[in-house]
Amino acid sequence: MNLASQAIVTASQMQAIETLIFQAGMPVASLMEKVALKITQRLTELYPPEPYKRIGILAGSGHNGGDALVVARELHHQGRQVKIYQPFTKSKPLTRVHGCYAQSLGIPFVALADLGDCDLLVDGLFGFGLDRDVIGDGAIAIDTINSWQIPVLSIDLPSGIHSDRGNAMGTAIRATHTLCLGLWKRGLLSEAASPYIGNLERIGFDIPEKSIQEILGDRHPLWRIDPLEVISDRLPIARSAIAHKYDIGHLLLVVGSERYGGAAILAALGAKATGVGMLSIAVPHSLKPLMLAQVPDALVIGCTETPSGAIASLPDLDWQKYQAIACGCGLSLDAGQIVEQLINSEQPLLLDADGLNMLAAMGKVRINQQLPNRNSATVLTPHWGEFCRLFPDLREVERLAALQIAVSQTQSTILLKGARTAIASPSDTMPRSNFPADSQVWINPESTAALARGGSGDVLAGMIGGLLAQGMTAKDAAIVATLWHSQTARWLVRQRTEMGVDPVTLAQNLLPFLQDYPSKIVKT
Ligand SMILES: NC(=O)C1=CN([C@@H]2O[C@H](COP(=O)(O)OP(=O)(O)OC[C@H]3O[C@@H](n4cnc5c(N)ncnc54)[C@H](OP(=O)(O)O)[C@@H]3O)[C@@H](O)[C@H]2O)[C@@H](O)CC1
Ligand SMILES: Nc1ncnc2c1ncn2[C@@H]1O[C@H](COP(=O)(O)OP(=O)(O)O)[C@@H](O)[C@H]1O
Ligand SMILES: [K+]
Repeated sequence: MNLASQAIVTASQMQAIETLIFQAGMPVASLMEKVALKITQRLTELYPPEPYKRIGILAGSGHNGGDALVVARELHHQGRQVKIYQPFTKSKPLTRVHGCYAQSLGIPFVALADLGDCDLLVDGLFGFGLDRDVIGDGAIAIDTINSWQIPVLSIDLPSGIHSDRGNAMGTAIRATHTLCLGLWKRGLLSEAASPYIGNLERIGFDIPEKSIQEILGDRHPLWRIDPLEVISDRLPIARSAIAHKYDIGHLLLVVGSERYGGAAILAALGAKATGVGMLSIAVPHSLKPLMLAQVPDALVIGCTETPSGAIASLPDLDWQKYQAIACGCGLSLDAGQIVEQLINSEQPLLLDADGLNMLAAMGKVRINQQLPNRNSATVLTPHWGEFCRLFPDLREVERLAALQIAVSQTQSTILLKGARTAIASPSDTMPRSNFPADSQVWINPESTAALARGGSGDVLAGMIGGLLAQGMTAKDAAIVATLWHSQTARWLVRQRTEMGVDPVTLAQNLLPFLQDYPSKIVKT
């Protein structure tokens, strides 16, 4: 694993790593110079002199401001028209000397309003040193800039965003582009920060692995999923030349009701896209003709129905036939005691949607007794509302911390859906009885609000089921499916806009996306 490109850190961890680098002999000024030159280089690629001639620099009092002032100097030497606005009178020493030098070069220091005619703004007001709400001139600068239609490139973090939590501290810059420096800051990959960060990239500055390792240790809890690496390593799934359909996994979907028939179809389409060898679908009896018409390759099992058209009970099935079971999409709350029955099976089990709501109805004591005692993997795929129904006492706990606690209580892989889907799994390395509260959490860094649409989650559940049935571990199936789902959606947005990524189109494009996919990963 590449520590620098995947670890997500807090401000204090980042500071501790920097301190090691400085103690080892790297001068602070040299590091600032190196970082700022890299920012300038990337800025030049993203925003070339034509049409971005006039550039406004916002420089704060700390080293984020220092970085911005070095960028100002370099852009001045490129021949761009640079202006600097500094809202604060005091500065850290290194920031102050860069300010003096910029002044000596004749770069004008101007009032905020004078930046209004710029083609691009560089935001170096606050980085990870922000520790209190932004008020006064800082807040006025941020709100004014947000009211202009000028692209903003933020250095390290959009100023005003809390480096660890990702919330706006009073107010925050809405950046067009954020260049995160060194290691990924925790706040940047939070749901709260997503409306502020624009396109997010990391600029590495050759932090020695041993310094990262020394501070983060072996049990670092927070990681960024790398879209390119994961997809290229895991998809498409290779199959042997002499494969038999039963070698490629048999998935049982337990889905659908009269009320929510479509969810059953969407889950089936998601599962089909994984190439699973055999697909069985248990639905209420009256949905059988519909399912056969939509998914002729599936074995459709008609189940007895409740008066409202939900599955009343499952027929006697030979569970051993299935390599995985996925239950819940469109099930409705009227379904019988199916979830209890499936928990007692020995198969890898995914619960989604009403499968989760039925699990929640079992109550905390039984959930925490039964799930950890299952003989194979359990995957829960709640969005935050479902998560809170399942774990009501974690409602007030911060999202990622709550996820880790829920994983340790249930010994299940939990995929917490949202704009920044987070996946956590029981530790691979520790014996179950010794499982620590701090499981690893993996964050999907790139998605699209085009997925905020009824039915996208059903496709995802089917995909995870299909991958589980083919022998992927619960953690890998959750990570691979999440990436594949969100990257396909991002690719479709380019062709069809955010309005055009309906779940059927999404499911139908999962496989076309894999064809030559590196070129299809939408660069941010
Ligand atoms: N070390 C290095 O060489 C490297 C550093 N790097 C860069 O440095 C950045 C971190 O620098 P930093 O620690 O100086 O903090 P930064 O975010 O610039 O400034 C905060 C300053 O503002 C102040 N302040 C805080 N809150 C405030 C508020 N609400 N309203 C008003 N003022 C407030 C607070 O000072 P105070 O007023 O508390 O004395 C503090 O000094 C980092 O994000 C990255 O860009 C990287 O390039 C890697 C190499
Ligand atoms: N704003 C958003 N940005 C990115 N992804 C999103 C957003 N909103 C929802 N999603 C994704 O879309 C899917 C929605 O799933 P879910 O909430 O279960 O919907 P449904 O039950 O209607 O299918 C999840 O994969 C989720 O991560
Ligand atoms: K900034």
